Amino acid sequence: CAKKAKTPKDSNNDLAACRMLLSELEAHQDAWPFLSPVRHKSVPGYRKVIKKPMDFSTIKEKLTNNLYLNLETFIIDVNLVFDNCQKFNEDDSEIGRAGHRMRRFFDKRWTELL
Ligand SMILES: Cc1ncccc1N[C@@H](C)c1cnc2ccsc2c1
Repeated sequence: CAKKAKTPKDSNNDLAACRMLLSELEAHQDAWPFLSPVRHKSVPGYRKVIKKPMDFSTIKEKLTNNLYLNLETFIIDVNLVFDNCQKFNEDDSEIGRAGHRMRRFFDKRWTELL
């Protein structure tokens, strides 16, 4: 079917949804490993293994600088946070479990927006 044209209103709605979703992620009790960039100097191997680091503060910065075209591009970056977490951390670890809980929470919230 023909793609719906994006109006400025749609973009503003997407932006408001991104801001709301991000503030909920930041407020989550399991957000602590993801609030700021992983300091690769204090996490051996991180820079080698994780090609595209991402964290909630960087997403907030990008949102503020209008670098997300729409909800989809925002969701891609949020999923990058969780994919990096799964790649580097054992599922059965503090950070690994936090990542799985945060991903489950996020998937539930954004699908409720559809
Ligand atoms: C998301 C992630 N993946 C792999 C390694 C680190 C991190 N998070 C950082 C903030 C971090 C960095 N250092 C520590 C020390 C104990 S928990 C924790 C969390």
